[in-house]
This record gives sequence, structure tokens and C-alpha cells, in this order.
Amino acid sequence: MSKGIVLLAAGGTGGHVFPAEALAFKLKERGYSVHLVTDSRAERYAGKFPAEEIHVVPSATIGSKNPVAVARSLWTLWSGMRAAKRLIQRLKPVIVVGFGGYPTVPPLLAATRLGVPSMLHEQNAVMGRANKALAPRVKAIAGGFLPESGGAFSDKTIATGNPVRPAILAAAEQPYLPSRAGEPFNLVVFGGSQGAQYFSKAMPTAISLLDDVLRDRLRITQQVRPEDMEMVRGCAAQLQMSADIAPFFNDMAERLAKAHLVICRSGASTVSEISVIGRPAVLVPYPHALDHDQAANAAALAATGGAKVIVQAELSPERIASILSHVMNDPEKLAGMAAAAKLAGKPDAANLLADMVEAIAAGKTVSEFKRTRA
Ligand SMILES: CC(=O)N[C@H]1[C@@H](OP(=O)(O)OP(=O)(O)OC[C@H]2O[C@@H](n3ccc(=O)[nH]c3=O)[C@H](O)[C@@H]2O)O[C@H](CO)[C@@H](O)[C@@H]1O
Repeated sequence: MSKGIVLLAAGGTGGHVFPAEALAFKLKERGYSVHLVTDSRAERYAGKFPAEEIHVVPSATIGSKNPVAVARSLWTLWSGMRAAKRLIQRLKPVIVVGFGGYPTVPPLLAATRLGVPSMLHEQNAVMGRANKALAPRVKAIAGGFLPESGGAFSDKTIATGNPVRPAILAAAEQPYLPSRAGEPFNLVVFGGSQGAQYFSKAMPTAISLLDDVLRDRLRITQQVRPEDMEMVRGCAAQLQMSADIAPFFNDMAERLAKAHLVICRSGASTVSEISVIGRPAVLVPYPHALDHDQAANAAALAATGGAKVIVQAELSPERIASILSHVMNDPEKLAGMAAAAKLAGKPDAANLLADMVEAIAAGKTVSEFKRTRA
């Protein structure tokens, strides 16, 4: 028999949904039923997300200054809140947990109005806008990279880390095996759930600048946005490179486990996964990210010595080639970074977050929960 329903709310991008999914697996193991409320991208997760049902309620952002657009958004939010209220009254969840993104605003507001316990998980080192708006109303906030003290809501924040998928935890069992002179060197290049156009042009040029000995050692996995696939495939063929190229790799955990170096953006789950598995990384924060959350996530891992951060404006194919030449000849340095990254990893985040969900659902305060952990 189910211990009760937990309603998870997440904006429809991988950045919000993947941590919610990791928590969902954990809660199901503990005997809860899970429902997900998200936006119109819900069908992407159908059959994959371990929820009894996936619900969509209307939502909108208020980004525009145009009064007609603002009125329309407010109306959509109002309808979303009414729909969310009906959903919560029907499901009677023991708690509603928001993972950020504007589609979480109606369900979380509805939960607080109905007196249902509610909490947030913020994946990034900087709080997103939806979470910032909801933070004063919820009972607790779990943070992927948020500090437990000194932040705006430190009295109710717990640094759980970002829950990672079971496949990532399995990959974390594999030790880092350095690639020495003459041995294959696995390089994984990726953007995030949507890919990163920057690497499509920069990587092939960088690789063309390497000497033949290093280029022969490279085995590349590169996530490439669909519109760039043909161009990057052509470059790889011209360079006679061994490269796996795709818009999205479903076996990313396994690829990260085998990587000798990762070059990527610094979305919250990306950074958390790299540190849980323990692989050295060059992080290139997405320069147009709202509130520069990616720069802050990257800085958190770089501070441990597990990664190097380079802002895109200071990066070039020449610099990538120079970094590759240097580190491919210095396996000890990469092994040191891998160890530092692993030390910073939080493989127990999903467990801790599930403990927190159970405690808040049972009416405990954050300070009471913290005391049980001490
Ligand atoms: C442009 C933008 O606004 N990005 C935001 C978005 O990033 P984004 O949605 O890219 O989020 P993350 O980096 O957090 O997660 C990407 C996920 O996709 C997976 N993956 C990626 C490529 C692939 O081929 N296969 C695969 O499985 C990664 O392993 C990771 O689990 O949400 C994050 C979490 O709120 C934020 O930190 C980012 O700033």
C-alpha cells in the first residue's frame, strides 16, 4: 500500500526534470506514489519518468513590458492556479515539491493556499526566478549548490546537492584510469540538455591544430545540435577522426565514466554528475544564462580543484588545442583533478532529499530536520 502521493512540479527542460526523476525513483523505493506536473513538453517524459501520471497545468512567465501581454500571462497563471488547486484537491498529496521553472508557480502557489506542505529544490548556485518568487511561501528549500548559511533563505535551506540518476551512481563505481602516452584518450564534449552550438565549430578546428600523435590518440564523443550534425560529421571525416556524434546521448553516464577529460557547459546536473563520477573537466559556462547561474555552478567545482573554468569570450580553438596538448601529456594532473572532483561529489543527494521530503511532509520544520542529521 502506498504511503501517500508526492506531487513533483518541474519546468519541462532536462535541467529541472532529471533531478525530479532521481527523487521520484527514491520515493517510489520508499513506498510513495509519485505524480509529476509540468508543461506542454510533458510528452517527452511519458513512459520514462517514474510517475503514476504526468499532468499539465497552464502557466506563463511575465517577461514582457507590454500591458496586453502581461494581462494575458496573469490570466494564464490564474487559470493554472485554479487547475492546480483542483488537481491537488483530487490527488491529496502529502507534499508538493517544486524543482524550478515557471510551470511550477501555479502548483506551488495552490499548495501553499490549500495548506499542503510544500518545498523547493534549487539545482543552481543562484536561485532561479520561479523559485525566488516561491521561496518566501514554502516550508523548506533544498539546494544543489546553494549555501546553507549566508543565503537569503538560510534559515530554511539545506544543502542536499543535486540528485543524480541511478545510471550516474553506477558509473561512479568505475575508477578514473589515466591515459598515458600512446594510449587512447577519451574526450567527451557536450552542452547540456539542448547541446551547445559553440563547440560545433570550435572543436573540429581545435582538433585540426593538434599534432598527428595526439590526434591519433583521441576518441571523441561530441553532442552536436541537430542543425550542425552534417557540418561536424564532415569535419570528422576530413580529419579522419574517431568520433561519436549525436544530438543527445542516452548513455551519457557510461561515456562520462570512460572519459579522460570532459569539455562542457556548466548546467547544474552536468556539474553534479561530473563530480559524483569524478572526472576532470573544462567548464565553459553558457554566457547568456539568466543570472549567470552556470558561471556560479562552475566556480563551485573549480574551487575544489576538480575543474578549470574558461569563459567563452576567452576561449578559442587555439586555446582548446593548447589545453589538450598540455593535459594529454600530463595524465597525473588529470588524475589529480578527477580525485578532487570526486571528493566534491554528493552521491547521496537523492537519499538526503527524500529524507527531507518525508520530514517536511510529516510536519517537521527545517531546524528539527537539521537536528536529526547532526
Ligand atoms: C541554457 C540554460 O538555461 N541552461 C540551464 C538548464 O540546463 P540544462 O537543461 O542543459 O541542464 P543540466 O546541465 O543541469 O542537465 C543536462 C543533463 O542532460 C544530460 N545529457 C546531456 C547531453 C547528452 O547528450 N546526454 C545527456 O544525458 C546530462 O547528463 C545532464 O543530466 O538547466 C540547468 C539546471 O537548472 C541550468 O543550470 C542551466 O543554466
